[in-house]
Amino acid sequence: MSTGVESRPVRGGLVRAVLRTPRGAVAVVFLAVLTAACVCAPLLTRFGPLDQHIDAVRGLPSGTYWLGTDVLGRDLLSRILFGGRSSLLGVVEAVVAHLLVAVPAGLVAGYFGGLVDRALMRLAELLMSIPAIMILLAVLAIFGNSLPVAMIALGVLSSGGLMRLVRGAALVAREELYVTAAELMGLSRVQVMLRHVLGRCRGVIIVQTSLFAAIALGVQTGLTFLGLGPQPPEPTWGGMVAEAASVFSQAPWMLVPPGTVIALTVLAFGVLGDVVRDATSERQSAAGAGRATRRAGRTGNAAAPSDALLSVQGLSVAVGGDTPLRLLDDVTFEIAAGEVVGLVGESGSGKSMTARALIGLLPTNCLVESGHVVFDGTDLAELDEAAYRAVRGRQIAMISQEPMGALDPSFRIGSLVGEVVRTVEGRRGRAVRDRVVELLTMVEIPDAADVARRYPHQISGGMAQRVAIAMALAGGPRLLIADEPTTALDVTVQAEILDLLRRLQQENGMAVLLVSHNLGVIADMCSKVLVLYAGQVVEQAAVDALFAAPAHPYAAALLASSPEKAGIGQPIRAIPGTVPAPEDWPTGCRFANRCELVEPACRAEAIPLVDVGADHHSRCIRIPVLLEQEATR
Ligand SMILES: Nc1ncnc2c1ncn2[C@@H]1O[C@H](COP(=O)(O)OP(=O)(O)OP(=O)(O)O)[C@@H](O)[C@H]1O
Repeated sequence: MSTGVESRPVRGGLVRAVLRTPRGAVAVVFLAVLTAACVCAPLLTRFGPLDQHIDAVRGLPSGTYWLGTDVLGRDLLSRILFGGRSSLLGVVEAVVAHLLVAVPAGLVAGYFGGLVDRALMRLAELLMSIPAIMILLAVLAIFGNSLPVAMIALGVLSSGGLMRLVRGAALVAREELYVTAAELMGLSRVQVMLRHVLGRCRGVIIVQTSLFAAIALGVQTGLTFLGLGPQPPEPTWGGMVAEAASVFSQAPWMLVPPGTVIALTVLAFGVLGDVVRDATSERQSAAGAGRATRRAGRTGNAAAPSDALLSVQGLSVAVGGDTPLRLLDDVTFEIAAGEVVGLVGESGSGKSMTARALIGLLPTNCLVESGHVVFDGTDLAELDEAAYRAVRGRQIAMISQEPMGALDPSFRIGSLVGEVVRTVEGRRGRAVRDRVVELLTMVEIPDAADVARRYPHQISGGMAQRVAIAMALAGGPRLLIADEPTTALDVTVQAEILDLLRRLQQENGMAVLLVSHNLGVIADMCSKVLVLYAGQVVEQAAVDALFAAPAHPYAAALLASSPEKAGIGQPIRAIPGTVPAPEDWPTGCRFANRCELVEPACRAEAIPLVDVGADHHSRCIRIPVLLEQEATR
């Protein structure tokens, strides 16, 4: 029994969508019948394309000559079908050359970015600025009127436009969560590019290829019309139009069959392109150049040795540019083997940025300014991309808040999990299928073999998160980063996923960094908690200690605003104001504008993180007042 683990993208979907529209169906059928008729021309025609019938010159359509004859009595149907062979072959040659140049170049430029992108885009601009027809005439002169060479040259010279479009689609695709997810599962960048990014560019490639085929046919016909390429009496569509044009006044019908076939073929390619464009919804947007894991000139001393599994020391992340803007500021914490640590804070406090910095997958425009991320004694910041990949998925895995977004919709669940199994465990064939079912069963998916055959859109959000967890656990990671794993799920499913995570954590003894804006979730799962505010750790403590006596007004406000604190029928308390944007961070305490206990000294200078005892740290100078206030509540 197949588990559907085979790599089988949803190609049928697009084909079906095109064939469902009358225009698309007519265009596809016309092109298919025409191609088949040209290929089978010797079987379909009663006369050869060069056979002359002196008794039937310039004949109109008849039972013998279905489309009539030309000035030498040659059968027009036969000449169209035999001539179509070179015309369609020329289109194929041009299209293949076009795709071979444009698609790899566009993919590489969009996905890798940086210098490669800039160089390839200059090449695209150069190609677009060259007058193709002049070059084609020169090519024909140099290569002895060889139409194949001319068509290949046309394909290459016209590739600039498609190159730019594919790059645009790849730029969008590389920001997709499932591309990031595939990267952090440890897939090589070439694998990710070919499997996940290329799939997203498919629509734009098919549309442009159809439109280019129409152009190539037009150019090919034009060249043969001018007498270039195959010479008479060889039949070509352009040559037939030229012959008909020279005797138009005596035999106007001669122009109709070749003219109609050319017009209909060009139209069919154009319509096909339009229908595919309607059927695919390619999102186009520009994004910055350069790929994640970029690092600025580092500051700070070498990482201090530590017994922790993960030790983050003085980590600062900034948005790149002439004057970098800090998003994370001097974040320091440790996670011991098997420990579950919570990272909590409101939206915009820097939780996701911290999580992404740990696995070296920052957004393209951000970079690590300073600090160290030491995992099991290795400073990850010192690793190159290949070495980092060996850590991602195998040592450190991540699940995100949008499980659906992390699953490429083009592949079956079995194929997606199988891809990770092949990459991180090196299994092949039947062993992959068995392991996929084992992993899906491990995350409590009933009838795992059946689910493996489904596409992501055919499963629920909760099940998608289970699949994402299965993929994350495939490599047996020692640290799992769970970035708000239940935020997008409804309440009952949230509890199930948390139970599952707790069970898997205990069974596998792995460490977990649980990112959440919900202190209830943190209290339920974690032994230690870090409170992040405006890019800084403002409090760090054992969960029990923080819940019993928060030592920072922000943590106290977060606790007070949790839904459980509100009585029945009472509104939930909200913290007034919002987290300041990085460009508005004040010199002193960043929470000052929202704090009930603020005094002038809070705003005067940066507040250090101080030890308030029993490994409890707080970035506040009003701790005694806060503790007194909390005690009287
Ligand atoms: N690609 C980016 N470019 C510039 N600024 C960014 C980028 N991504 C995030 N930021 C900024 O960095 C800060 C921290 O964002 P981050 O996404 O880490 O917050 P968060 O605590 O995870 O929020 P949420 O709970 O909404 O995910 C925010 O001010 C945010 O606007």
